[in-house]
Amino acid sequence: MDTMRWENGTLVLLDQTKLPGRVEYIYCRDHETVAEAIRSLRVRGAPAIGAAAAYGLVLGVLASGAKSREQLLARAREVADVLASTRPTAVNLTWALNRLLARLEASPVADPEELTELLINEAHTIYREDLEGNKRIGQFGQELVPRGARILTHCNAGALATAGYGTALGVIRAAHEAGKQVSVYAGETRPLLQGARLTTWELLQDNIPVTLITDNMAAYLMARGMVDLVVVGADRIAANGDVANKIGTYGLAVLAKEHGLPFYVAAPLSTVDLSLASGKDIPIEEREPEEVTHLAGVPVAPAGVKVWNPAFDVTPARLVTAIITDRGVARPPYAESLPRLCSSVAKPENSIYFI
Ligand SMILES: CSC[C@@H](O)[C@@H](O)C(=O)COP(=O)(O)O
Repeated sequence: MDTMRWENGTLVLLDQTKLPGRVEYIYCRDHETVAEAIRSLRVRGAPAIGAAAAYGLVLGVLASGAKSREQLLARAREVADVLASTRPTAVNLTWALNRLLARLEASPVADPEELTELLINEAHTIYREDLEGNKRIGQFGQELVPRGARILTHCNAGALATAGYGTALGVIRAAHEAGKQVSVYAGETRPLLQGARLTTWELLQDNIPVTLITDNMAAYLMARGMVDLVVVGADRIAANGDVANKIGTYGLAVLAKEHGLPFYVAAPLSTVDLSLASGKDIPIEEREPEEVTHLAGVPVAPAGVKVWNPAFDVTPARLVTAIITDRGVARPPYAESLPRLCSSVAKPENSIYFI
């Protein structure tokens, strides 16, 4: 099942807000529809947001009918601003948009049609590289997974959150494919239940044993000795290894430390933001109160109650055992290992990376 596909000038997105009940697609023919889909989490997960935004930029440029290189560049920057404003935490969003803009700016081509073609190819490359990178994350990560491991994960860092295969779920998939007989506990992930709705759905399709728990069961699960390791994804990783991920991740990392369990983060290098020294500089999205006061549209709290709804938290690097990337496994001290991995990224002739 594809999270997204490009079909003759249309971005087709699997609407994740409808899962697991219904498999529905939305057909995006302009960048505003893509922006709405990102804002409302129809497409979500850091790498998937990045790839969708890249295609959104293409759609915005296609619709503009730009007659010159200058017009096209101006339009691309305008559309990139709209898309970049949709969600603040996942750095893959601006990473992908900047990569497309830089590709345009670096090209000597004057013809708008050729430039648009170049953008489409770059968006395809981002998509393809993410898929390939996740397979590598899976291979690197599965080596850290003991046979028969019982693995706790949070939110959804699976195929749905990426171009395919997944990051944290990529590690689990690769361990499963290696015949390691792993099993998974999926935290439901309040308030929007990405764990309950999406992670269990994905794993059941692959016949990977999964047990759903509510978020407040994780401590007791660990205290009972029912978990061997934790693996989660990331939305942004600062230069010192601090990790922003779905709200609740920090709590799991503290619990893992208390119970002597490894706490792994799996993410491509496009999620690493070396421009930020530490996690305190990562912008944390705060979302609408209704996500907390309502469950599937049904009120579960008194009308008008004050709500705080941060969508992410920051796990300090000292609680992270290792960061499994598409270029290898980073170990502490991350301030040394992460820049080393980032600078090892190959720079193919027709691709610009800025990490
Ligand atoms: C490979 S996805 C990594 C993260 O983006 C994921 O763990 C997460 O926190 C997603 O949050 P979401 O708000 O559903 O976009």
